[in-house]
Amino acid sequence: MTKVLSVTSECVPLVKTGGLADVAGALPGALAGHGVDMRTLLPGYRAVVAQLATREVVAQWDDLFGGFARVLKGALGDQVLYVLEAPHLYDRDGGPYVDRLGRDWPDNPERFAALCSAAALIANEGIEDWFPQVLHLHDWQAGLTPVYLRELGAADRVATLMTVHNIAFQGMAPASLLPRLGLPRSGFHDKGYEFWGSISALKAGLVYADRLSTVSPTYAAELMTPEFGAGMDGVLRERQQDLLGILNGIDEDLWIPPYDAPEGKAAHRAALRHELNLPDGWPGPLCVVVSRLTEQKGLDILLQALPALLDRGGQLALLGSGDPAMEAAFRAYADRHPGVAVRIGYDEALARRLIAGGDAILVPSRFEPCGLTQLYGLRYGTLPLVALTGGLADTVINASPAGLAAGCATGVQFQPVTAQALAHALMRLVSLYQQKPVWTRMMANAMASPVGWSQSATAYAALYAQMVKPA
Ligand SMILES: Nc1ncnc2c1ncn2[C@@H]1O[C@H](COP(=O)(O)OP(=O)(O)O[C@H]2O[C@H](CO)[C@@H](O)[C@H](O)[C@H]2O)[C@@H](O)[C@H]1O
Repeated sequence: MTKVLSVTSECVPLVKTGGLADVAGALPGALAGHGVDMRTLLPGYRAVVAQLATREVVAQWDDLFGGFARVLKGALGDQVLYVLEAPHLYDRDGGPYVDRLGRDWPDNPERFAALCSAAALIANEGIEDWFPQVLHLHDWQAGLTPVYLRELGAADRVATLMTVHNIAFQGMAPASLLPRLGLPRSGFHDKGYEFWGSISALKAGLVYADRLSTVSPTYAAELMTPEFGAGMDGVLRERQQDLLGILNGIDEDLWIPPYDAPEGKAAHRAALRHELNLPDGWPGPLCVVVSRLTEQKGLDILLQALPALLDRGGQLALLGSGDPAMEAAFRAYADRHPGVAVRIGYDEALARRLIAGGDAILVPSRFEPCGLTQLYGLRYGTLPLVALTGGLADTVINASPAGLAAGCATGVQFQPVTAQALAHALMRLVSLYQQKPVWTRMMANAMASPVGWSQSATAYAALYAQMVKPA
């Protein structure tokens, strides 16, 4: 058994702002059958501590970045969860990263440095007599861990894997925080954790972790280019040998379509139209979107391309939240178009009804490390229409002439990410929808696609095993 501590700032079912939570929540269970004993370390945000069934304390420190901290033991399915309780850092209303007005918590550098420090301490001291051999670090929030591990003199015993879920977030902090964060000045240079004069927690992870990964093979290659690397491409090119792309899966116990054949969808489509007041009897596909509304997701171009869908009898149902200007733009669009329904907010149950009832799911992202909603779409026979980028390129088989002739297409891909190319793709989608046998075949292909964790769990297990350092 390889002992792995997964260090994450969010985790389903306890706290989620995006796809990282799904992945962190699913990994331990997915790996259990692959010779990996994975435990998870998560910050004790107020809402997380409130969900713990018991308060068993398994470690404590008198001073972790300005206050006492304890590790509470919980459960994540059948696996062990460690919750880092540190009231001065986490016991407050609001989200994991922002306050109720959407502003970053000013002490975010300390809040996540504390998570990293606790991970390193656990690696060094063990916890409940359990000594992790590998620390699996997710995104910038866990990025400082390898530095603290070195400071403790434990880096030659415990291996670290840094996984990039989203390079857009880099964990920047002013250089003046070096002493406060306990970071040696000797690492503050361009081959260390200095990035344009500031500290970058992400860069610390990219430089000092033993191995690096991201969540799809295509994105691993893209990350090393200036276009996608967000300034980190140079660091990543230097570490090309250590960088691997392992696709995300979805938790097939949590995402179960309420039908097991394409014909089953009709009733759910009708119910969804009814729920959202979308008129019945339109000839085109009902397209859905479930997304954070940010620049990354490319939904601004969807607004421009929508006439190509609506004019051909298609409809759109969108669930999302994020950028206030984009929220307002979608609301206004829905007010003017009877074929468009928009729900602003975060709603897991509605997300499932949309994916079950929709004919197609749209993911026009400018970049997408892996993407999960297209995987849900595949599982539910809700054909993904996606930008040809990152994990979207790796998981969908385009309905190109070759894909159709081979009978293996599962969706539609387009590039470049422009309104024009998207409009063209929407027209292709409508035309496929009108060819019922072709569409039904694609639905069946999609529903049979391997979107679970099995392959990727094998890949992670092999990687961890390779990384273990001799005792
Ligand atoms: N309004 C809403 N209501 C309900 N549910 C909503 C919602 N908005 C989003 N979601 C859910 O949040 C998750 C989003 O995950 P994604 O992987 O698609 O993107 P995200 O950019 O968050 O993740 C980043 O990390 C993941 C994990 O590695 C990568 O797949 C991805 O490419 C990368 O950008 C999905 O489970 C989706 O259903």
